[in-house]
Amino acid sequence: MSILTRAPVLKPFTLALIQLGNIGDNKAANLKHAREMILRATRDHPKKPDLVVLPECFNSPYGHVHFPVYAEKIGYTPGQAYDVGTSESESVKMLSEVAKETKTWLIGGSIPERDTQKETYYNTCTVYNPQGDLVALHRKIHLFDIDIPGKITFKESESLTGGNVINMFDTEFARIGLGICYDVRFPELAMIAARKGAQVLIYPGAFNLTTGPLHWELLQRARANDNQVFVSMCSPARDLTAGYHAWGHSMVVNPLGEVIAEADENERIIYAGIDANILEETRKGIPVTTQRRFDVYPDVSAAAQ
Ligand SMILES: NC(=O)CC(=O)C(=O)O
Repeated sequence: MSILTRAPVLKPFTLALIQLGNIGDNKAANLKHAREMILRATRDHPKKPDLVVLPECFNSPYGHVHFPVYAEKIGYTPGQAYDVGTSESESVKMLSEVAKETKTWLIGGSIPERDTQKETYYNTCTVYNPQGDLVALHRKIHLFDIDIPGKITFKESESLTGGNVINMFDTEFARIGLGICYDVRFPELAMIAARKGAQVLIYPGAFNLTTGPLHWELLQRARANDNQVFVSMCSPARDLTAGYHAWGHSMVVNPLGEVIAEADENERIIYAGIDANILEETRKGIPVTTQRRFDVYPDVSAAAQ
């Protein structure tokens, strides 16, 4: 966990989710398209967004065979200055430049990352401030290994290693907790981030045509309601010619558990106004955040550093 200080007060802000389409096997084309869409997202709305989010695996096809092929060395160490200028990652360079150019906070979805020291691969999200600095990095903690006979078998652990750090970052308008896709299924992660002061939880994700209709909305509303925070997941657009068929439906849920913005399955940019009063009113009206019985059950966040 990278943050131990007092969380900033939640202020109203505008969130934009880019449900990116045309993610193919040409990485340069994927990066070019993502950049164009970020420029569009920050230009084409009456209220310029404060924070823009890309989906999981935005620079490569999604699948365990692809991760080592598309992986980039990032070499970021939390708490240490990172020089984007000398970064070996072309994705990091593009994301940093466009965050700086648009003067916007940017959650750069996720990309396959190579750790050359350990020869391991991760599914990694990087975050940039409006000056273009790389300020946070989250490695997907829970790997997507499932087997639903006749429907979908997927095994990220064939080529990836799971991260082992809970990550959040502070902006001038919120403390934001990070997860990637399958991480949303684990309530402990959301609970710990919320109890450490995160008011907004963001998960670049890519559910599919089996688990999407079952759980995509349910999980976001559950995490939002459990913790009385904003929750958002940003998906790639659905492409039935790709090897993995993403569900789409990028979404923002408020602390009452209500869906306040949702895309369909196509390439879209959706916007949501984050209303700080709703968080306060929800917690005041239904005060579960102060009614927990840690004399009966343990506080999972106490053990997390
Ligand atoms: N792609 C994922 O990591 C997770 C997913 O699709 C699911 O949980 O369902």
